Parts: sequence; structure tokens; C-alpha cells
Amino acid sequence: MSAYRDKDPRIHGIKTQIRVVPDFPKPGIMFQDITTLLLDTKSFKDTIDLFVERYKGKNISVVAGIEARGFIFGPPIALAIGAKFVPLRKPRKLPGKVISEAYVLEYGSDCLEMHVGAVGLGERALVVDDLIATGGTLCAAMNLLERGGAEVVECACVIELPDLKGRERLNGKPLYVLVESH
Ligand SMILES: O=P(O)(O)OC[C@H]1O[C@H](OP(=O)(O)OP(=O)(O)O)[C@H](O)[C@@H]1O
Ligand SMILES: Nc1ncnc2[nH]cnc12
Repeated sequence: MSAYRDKDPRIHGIKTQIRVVPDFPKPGIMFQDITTLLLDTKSFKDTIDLFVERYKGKNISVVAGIEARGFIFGPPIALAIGAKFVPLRKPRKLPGKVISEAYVLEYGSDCLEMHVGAVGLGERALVVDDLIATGGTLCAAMNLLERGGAEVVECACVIELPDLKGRERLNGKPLYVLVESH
């Protein structure tokens, strides 16, 4: 485990507030439920603060949040670092012209869409979600941003399931996570 997770006392508190629900939504899945983290004001604030401390002053102009749970963590980070927020949505939710990327999940398959024109050439982007499992969702998100002309600086998640080796699907792009769950 890396140094920042060993040293920062806030990380332990965050981990204890994430509820693990066995066999949801399917048998065999250990579901990492962040709704319990959101109920604890200190842990929720600590989560946002840790990301803001990492990304403030890094010249990031866009935070892209992945539907649905990336919409909880992305906007407060965007506001605090002075970046715009771009929602990456599930199919047929965005009203304007979109670009799409299909991907495979731990328990199914899906597609992400982004409005054409939401990001511009050369923008520096941070991708935010609650969790990385197989990495398919983050990979699709990065593809959308890069197709839009942005440079993805890093991906940030609250939780990583390292056993599913999602990092290996990110083509070497850095991933910052607060807690691991095995
Ligand atoms: O690394 P991966 O294997 O791609 O999985 C990670 C994704 O799975 C979950 O979302 P989900 O697709 O369940 O959608 P939801 O947030 O709308 O419930 C989670 O919030 C991530 O977005
Ligand atoms: N185990 C898990 N818990 C919560 N969200 C997930 N998305 C993919 N796998 C998940």
C-alpha cells in the first residue's frame, strides 16, 4: 500500500464508512456501497478534501464525472479547483449531439455518452468515479474525452477493487484511489 494511504488518518475513517453488501446486484458480487459514506459528514468532506488537495493548482480545466456515482463526487471537486464539470451519461440521456463509447462491466455491459463540444482541444481533464472494478468504465470515459480533444491527466476513484486488475486497462494513465477493497 502506498505512502499516502498509510499516512493520512482520514483514509481509515473513509474506509470504515463504506458498506459492503454481499450478493448485490447479483450472487458473488461484493457491492461497495458509498451511500453510507455520504451519510457521515466528516468522511464525505474528507473524501472531497483529499481529491481537492491533490488536484488544486494542477491546471485542470475539466472534471468529467461518470453517471451515476461520479456525479456525487465530481461536482464538488470541480467547484473547489475552479474547473468545469462535464457529465458522462448513460445512453439516450443527453439532449444534444453526442459521441458514444460502449464498454463491458463486472455485471453486464453499457455505454457512455458525452455532448459534442463539452470539452475543447488541449483541455486538461480529470475523470472522477466512485469505484474502479474491471476498468471498462474509466477506459470508455477516457476515450470520450480524448476523442473530444482533451488530455486526460489522471483518473480518481474513492475505491479500487485491485483483484479485478482494472488499472491494467487504463493504458498507463495514472489512477489515484483512496481505498482498496479485496
Ligand atoms: O470498472 P468497471 O468494471 O467498469 O466498473 C465500475 C463502474 O461500475 C459502477 O457503476 P454502474 O455501471 O454499476 O452504474 P451506476 O453508477 O449507474 O449504478 C461504478 O460506479 C463504476 O462506474
Ligand atoms: N463490487 C462493486 N461495488 C460497487 N460498484 C461496482 N461496480 C462494479 N463492481 C462494483
